[in-house]
Amino acid sequence: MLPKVNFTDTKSYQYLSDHLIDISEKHLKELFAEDPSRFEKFSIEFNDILLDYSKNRITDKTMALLIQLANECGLEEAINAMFNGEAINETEGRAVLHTALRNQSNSPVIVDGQDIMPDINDVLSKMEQFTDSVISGSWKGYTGKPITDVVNVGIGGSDLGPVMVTEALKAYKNHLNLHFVSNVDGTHIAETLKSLNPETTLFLIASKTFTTQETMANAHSARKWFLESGASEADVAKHFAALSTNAKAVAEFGIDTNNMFGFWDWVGGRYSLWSAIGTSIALGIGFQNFKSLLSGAHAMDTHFRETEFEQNIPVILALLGIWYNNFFEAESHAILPYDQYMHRFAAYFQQGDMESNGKYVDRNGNAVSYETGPIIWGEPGTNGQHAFYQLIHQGTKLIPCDFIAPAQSHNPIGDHHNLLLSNFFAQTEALMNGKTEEEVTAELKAAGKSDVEIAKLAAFKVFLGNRPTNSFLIKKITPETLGAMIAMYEHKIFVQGIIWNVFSFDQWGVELGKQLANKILPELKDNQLIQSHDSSTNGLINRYKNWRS
Ligand SMILES: O=P(O)(O)OC[C@H]1O[C@](O)(CO)[C@@H](O)[C@@H]1O
Repeated sequence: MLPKVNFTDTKSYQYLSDHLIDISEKHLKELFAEDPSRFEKFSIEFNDILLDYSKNRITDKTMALLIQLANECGLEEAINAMFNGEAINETEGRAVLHTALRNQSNSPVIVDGQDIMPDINDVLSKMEQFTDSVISGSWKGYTGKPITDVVNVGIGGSDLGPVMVTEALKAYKNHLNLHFVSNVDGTHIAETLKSLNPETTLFLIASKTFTTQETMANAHSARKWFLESGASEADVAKHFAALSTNAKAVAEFGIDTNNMFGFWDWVGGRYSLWSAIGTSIALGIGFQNFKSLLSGAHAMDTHFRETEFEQNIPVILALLGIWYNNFFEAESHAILPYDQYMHRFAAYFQQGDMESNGKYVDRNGNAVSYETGPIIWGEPGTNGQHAFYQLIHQGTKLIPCDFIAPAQSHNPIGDHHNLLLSNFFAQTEALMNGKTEEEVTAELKAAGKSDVEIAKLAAFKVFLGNRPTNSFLIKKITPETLGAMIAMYEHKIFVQGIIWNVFSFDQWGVELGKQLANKILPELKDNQLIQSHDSSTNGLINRYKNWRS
C-alpha cells in the first residue's frame, strides 16, 4: 500500500510556502553571484549523463525543504513498495513492475508468491530468436522471400515508445524498414500499405488488451490487404505476430499463439516498451542493442532505488517540478532535445506524464485542492527556437524547460554540431540572465541608434530572464544512455505522483470518450436523423450524415 499523505498538510509545505517569498525576490543571476559553487553543488554525473540543475530558482534551503517534503510524503516507502511488487496500482489491483522487465541483475522479483523473472527471461529469449531470424533473413514470407518491412500496428503505449526509441536510435538501425500505424483514420494504414509488398511484410499487432478499437480495426484491414494479395489463411502465420497479454483474443483474431510474445498485467501500457511491445525496436536495431537499452534503464533503476535523495536524479527532477507546479504556479513543462533523432521524445512523455498524473482525485478518493500533473510539450532544438521560444523568453507564463543534448553527434558533418550546441548553451544562459534595459540601451547606442529610437524600442528588447532550466549533457545517444533517460523520466513521474497523492498507473480518464464513441458508432450506420444527444452533438452528427455521401 502506498502512503496517502496530503502534501499541503505537511510542515515542509508550509516552510516552502514561506521560503517562496524569499526566492521570488531573487533573480537567478543574483543566486549565481552569491554562490560561486552553484554548478558543483547542483549538478550530478551519472553514466555519461551530466545533469546541471543549477539554473533553477533554488538555494540549499529550497532543496533541503523539498527533500523534507519527499520524506514527509513517504517516498522511500513508496519506492520500496513499487520495486517489491506490491499492488500499488490500487484501482486496478495490480503491481507495477516495468522495472522487472529490465532487471538485468536477474535477482528474483516476487508477485503473488512467485518469481516473475523466469517468465520475463523466456519471453526475452523468444524475442531474441524471432528477431534474429527475421533480421538474418532465415524467417521467410509465404513465397520464400525474406522480410524487408515491419509494420507495428498499435496505439498509445503500444506505439509511442517503439516509435520514439526507433527514431532516437536510428543511427543503430539495420536494413529492415519500420512502419508504425496507430491512427484509426484509414489514411494511416492506406498510406503505409501503398509502398509495401505483402510477400515481404511482417505485421506486429501490438496491444496489451487486444481489444483497442483503433488497433483491431487497423489489424483487420492489414489482414484483409494481405489475404487479398493472393495469400491464404495458412500464410498469416508467416506475416503476423502479436504482442499482447491476451492470448485468447490473439487466437480469436487468427494469429498463431506461437507467434505471440506475451507480457503481463503489471506492465502499464505507457511503460511497456521494455516488454514484448519492444519487439519492433529489437527488430529495427537488433536484439543486443535492445538489451543495452534495458541495461541503461536498469542502471537508472538501481540509481533511483539506492541513491540518497540529495543525489537522486529522478527525485531531484520531480521535486523541482513540484516547486514550479505547486509554488510558482507553472502550468506546463517543456522537454527540448537538441538532437534530431529524439524528435518524438516529448510526444512520448506526453503520454507517460499526462496519462499518469493527469488526475484530480487523490489516493483517498477525494478531489485535490492543488495542481497535479503539468502539460508536457516540446520539440527539438533548434526548430523550437524559431517557433515557440519567443513565448518562453518574453511571454507571461513561467515554463520550466529541460534541455537535452549529446556531446557527440552520430553525424559529425562540418560545423553542425558546434552550431547546434552553441544554441543549446546559449538558450539556457539567455533564459537565466535575460537582458536589462541598460544592456539594451548600450547595445542600441553602439549600433548608432538615436535617443528617440532607443526610447521607442528599448522596452521590447528587454528580457527579464530568471527562467528556470535543467540541462542534460549526454556523452552520446546510445541504447544505454537513452534507456537511462527514459527510466529517469518514468521515475520522476512516479515521485511526483506519490507527492501529489494520485494513482499514477491507471488511466480511467480515457474511458468516457471510448464509451461514447461505441454508443455513437451504430448511430452512424444509416442516414436516420439523430435526436438522442444534446443539440450540438446532434447537429454535428446530422451534418456529417448529410455530407458524407
Ligand atoms: O495496448 P492497448 O491495450 O491496445 O492500449 C493502448 C493504449 O490505450 C490506453 O489504454 C489508453 O489510451 C493506453 O494506456 C494504452 O497505452
